[in-house]
Amino acid sequence: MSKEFTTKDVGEHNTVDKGLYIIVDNNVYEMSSFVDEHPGGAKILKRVGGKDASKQFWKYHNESVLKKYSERLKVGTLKESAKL
Ligand code: HEM
Repeated sequence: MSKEFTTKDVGEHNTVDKGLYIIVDNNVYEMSSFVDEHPGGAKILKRVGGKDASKQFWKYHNESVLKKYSERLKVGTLKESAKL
């Protein structure tokens, strides 16, 4: 079952130790298990921990990346009210 997060929940997960959440579009990904294997590097991912990284994501990747990694990394979606 998919969990729903507020932007506050996501913001509190901004380090690998606490869980490194990022938002891409309406979805929340937990990146801590992936930072060390990210082809774009760990540093860039750590910088966007806890934040909406949609703009950066779409600059460097396409839909196929999400298709490949969603099952492993996606932990839920943003709550409707959190998007306002
Ligand atoms: C769900 C989150 C993400 C996943 C699964 C992911 C995965 C990947 C993968 C597989 C690549 C290799 C290139 C490709 O296959 O397209 C890549 C490259 C890259 N990623 Fe990510 N990434 C994520 C988020 C991000 C974010 C948020 C940023 C920036 C803040 C970022 C920056 C980069 C950069 C700079 C590259 C290298 C592009 C290049 O060499 O041309 N990634 N990423």
